[in-house]
Amino acid sequence: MAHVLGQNQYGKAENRIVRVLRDGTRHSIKDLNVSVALQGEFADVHLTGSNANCLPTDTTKNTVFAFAKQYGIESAEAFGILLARHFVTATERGVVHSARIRIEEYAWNRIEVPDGSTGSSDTGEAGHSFVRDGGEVRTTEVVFDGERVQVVSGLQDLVVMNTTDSEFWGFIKDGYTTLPEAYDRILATQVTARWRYSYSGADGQDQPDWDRSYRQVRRHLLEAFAETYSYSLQQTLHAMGTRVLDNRAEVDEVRLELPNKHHFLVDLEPFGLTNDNEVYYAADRMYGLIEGTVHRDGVTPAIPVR
Ligand SMILES: O=c1[nH]c(=O)c2[nH]c(=O)[nH]c2[nH]1
Repeated sequence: MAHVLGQNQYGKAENRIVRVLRDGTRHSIKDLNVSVALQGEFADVHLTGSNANCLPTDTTKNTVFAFAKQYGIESAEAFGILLARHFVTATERGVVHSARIRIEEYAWNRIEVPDGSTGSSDTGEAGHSFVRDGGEVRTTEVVFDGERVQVVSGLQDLVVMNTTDSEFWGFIKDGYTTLPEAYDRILATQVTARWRYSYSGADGQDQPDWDRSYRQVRRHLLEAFAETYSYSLQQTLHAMGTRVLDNRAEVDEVRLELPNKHHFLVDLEPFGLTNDNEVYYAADRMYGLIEGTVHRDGVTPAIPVR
């Protein structure tokens, strides 16, 4: 007995796209996860091996990136409507009956800096430095060994991005090197930071104001990320650790784990479009992982490496 092909749909899922708009030194970003699903006359594709009615998922992916350049992304809704209408009305022979576009949008805020020095104005907002909304976790680890208290506090999943002021070049080249030198790239990372307090619980020693200290360390990490013109994430790591030690006397040591969240420029040339650092593919893996400790001279680093 013949079986029946029931409901079916297909398309490219989870197109991770970052669109940068550059209005002078004030940039804005849209960060989306776009999934396409088409329904239509696809019985033959499933039943006979003929792909005559198959618009490749690869094409649906290209369309998402090309449309981001051509039309911009005003809102997820408007972008979704544009794409859904396109797949149904522009695919030849009416084979696509309906298109479903799902979009998750990640919200970003501008990093606050003392004088708006990295771009825009006197508002105190950085022009090209962003911190992703919510999601970060505050951590602490306390050890008492019968004599001394040791407090290592931290944060994880603080996601930040600079849309310019980042270069990476002059690195070692060997027979396996393909990475092009970059003179203006996106720098994005998901910060895991741990910092160790000098507080030891000795008699007469006051505890630091833990909440205030946390807020201030976080602020200095963000400011250093925003204000450092970077030639590598390693250099940015050092600047972030140094900024905390320079400003927070209660902290002796900072350990940072910084995954390099790669953003690759999408090649739009096949579609007759230029990509002047506007449309990026946000890869979630693999990623470079940059880790390091910055500590005061004379103190023995004690935050465990993991
Ligand atoms: O800031 C960077 N540091 C690296 O060590 C590195 N390696 C790489 O491929 N890209 C980058 N970027």
